[in-house]
Amino acid sequence: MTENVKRYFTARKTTTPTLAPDGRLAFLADTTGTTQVWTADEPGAWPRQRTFYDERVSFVSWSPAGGSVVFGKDAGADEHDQLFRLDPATNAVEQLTDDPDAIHRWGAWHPDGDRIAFAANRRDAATFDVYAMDLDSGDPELLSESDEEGFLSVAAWGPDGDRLVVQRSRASSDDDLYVVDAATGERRHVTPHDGQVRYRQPIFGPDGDALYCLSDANADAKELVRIDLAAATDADAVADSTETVVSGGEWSIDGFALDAATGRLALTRNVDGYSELRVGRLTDATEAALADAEIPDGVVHDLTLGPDGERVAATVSAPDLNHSVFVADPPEEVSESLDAVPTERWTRPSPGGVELDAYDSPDLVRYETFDGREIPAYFTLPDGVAEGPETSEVPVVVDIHGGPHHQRRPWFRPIRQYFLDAGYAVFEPNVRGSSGYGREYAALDDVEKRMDSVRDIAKAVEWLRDRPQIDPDGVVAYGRSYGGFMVLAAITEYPDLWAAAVDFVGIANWVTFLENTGDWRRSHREAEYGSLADDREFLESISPIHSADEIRCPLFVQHGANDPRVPVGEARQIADEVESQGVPVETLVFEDEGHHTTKLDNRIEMFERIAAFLDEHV
Ligand SMILES: CSCC[C@H](NC=O)C(=O)N[C@@H](C)C(=O)O
Repeated sequence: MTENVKRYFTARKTTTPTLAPDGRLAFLADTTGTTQVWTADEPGAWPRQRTFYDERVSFVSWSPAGGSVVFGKDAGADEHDQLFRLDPATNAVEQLTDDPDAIHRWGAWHPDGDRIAFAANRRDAATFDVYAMDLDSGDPELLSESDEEGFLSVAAWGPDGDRLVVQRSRASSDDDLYVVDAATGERRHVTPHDGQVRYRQPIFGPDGDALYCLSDANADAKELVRIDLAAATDADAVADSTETVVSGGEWSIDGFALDAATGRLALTRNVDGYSELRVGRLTDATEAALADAEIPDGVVHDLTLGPDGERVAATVSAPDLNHSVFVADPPEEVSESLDAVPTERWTRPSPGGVELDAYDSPDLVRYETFDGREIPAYFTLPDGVAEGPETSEVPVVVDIHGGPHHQRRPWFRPIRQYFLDAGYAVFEPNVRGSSGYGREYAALDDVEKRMDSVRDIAKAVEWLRDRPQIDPDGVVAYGRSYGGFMVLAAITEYPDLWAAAVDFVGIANWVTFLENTGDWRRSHREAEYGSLADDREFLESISPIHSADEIRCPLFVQHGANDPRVPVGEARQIADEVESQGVPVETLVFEDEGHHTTKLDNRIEMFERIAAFLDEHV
């Protein structure tokens, strides 16, 4: 089956839409093997390639004035993005930052479209400061120096151009917002709060006296809320002045776009992984009139508004739809009575060597785990393997997502179809700790509860083995990043369950991982996993490296030498240890990749090697 891998991985994707004032669209497409900037003048028009690098471009944003497009690019997938400016009229590119030891995190455009703001750890690797840059001068200006290490990003520039709002993320479920004076850099803490609260994607409201953002301040799931800036003076005042504008009930509002000038509003609700897209307008400070937009049953990402404050663009994907850009041009007035807001598909990326109608959609199932909870999961059987007592037994790939604050959703995944067509069932659990199911569920794996999520995986295998279609001796553990840790933990804690295991950029040793991960991310990750100072003994007790002698199944380990999150040493130590135990190990390290495998040739080689590994051992 390895000869088929290329047919699946040549399916292209288009993401990260950004609209120009004249109606044109820029987006990222991986048509050439890495994501580059492309533009399209109208829906379905043949797009034009705008950047031509061997390295991936990570984001793109069109100036609200139209004359510039800014994009980010790293080297060797090391995530140390530099910023660049493209002139869409001449295709000339100017490098705006050139400090390869620093990460430049994209932020926002000044409403006049001639200045940008971003966060960067140029001064100190562990600390992100706020910078502003006049595109004509080309020199970054240190606007606000942080007094705290960790993740910081510029979220938006105020409509009056004299303020910025920045987001500090201290943990997966804990953020803070600050308003920064664009002239003096003076910073005001807007969201003092007790405990952990999420405040995401802040933007100034129509009259500048409030911030709108996604938050779980008032509920277990994220909502669209409004924070009155005048009232938000202390923790109690913030709690009192944070009002819910749109609630998703038990499901999170997980994306929104709001134009301060027009009140145009678009938002997405994450319903058991599937996206609802609703479009309308704020009718007053905390009310909105919205209607459903017509989109395929799948997942919406990258929601954005055009500079006209009316048109909505987003990436949509589904099990049988590769990532495509859709645009809605809503009617002036939208109300609940409106049947639906029409959308138009702007990009039609090639599906590669497999027709989209040959892609199977997963079933959403729930299985009971050790404490009686119901764990959601997507389960797909290969064609021809019907539900029912009498059927063939097939092997199954238990595909564990990373994060852990992440969620597997019904988006387009060629590897799933590859496994299905190779005769494997595919099982994709969202075990405790996953996002998308509220704050309480996301916290169920924090620190000392870490191994409860691994027990969820063991119970998943028990559920699978009870199904007549599944070969109990053909269960594969498969996961990347944090999911790679889950694979290594599962095959050390429950060694008899597995026929083989595939670990992509996984954590093998919590102490060396936290010691060697990027300085800017250590405190954030310690909030999730435990700290080196206080929890070292616990961290060692749950590190798979120290139980590697329990591993019985063949192991495939993949990593990227430039990984700034999970250092490549994690892969090397587990591979060496397992090999020393006489267990078959295959290792694949790409010298020109990092936490993600960004180059198509590398991806094809990786999956051809994994296909051959599984053909041999399962
Ligand atoms: C702060 S983003 C964490 C999500 C990311 N995704 C993959 O699992 C990640 O890097 N996770 C691990 C490795 C980590 O916690 O650093």
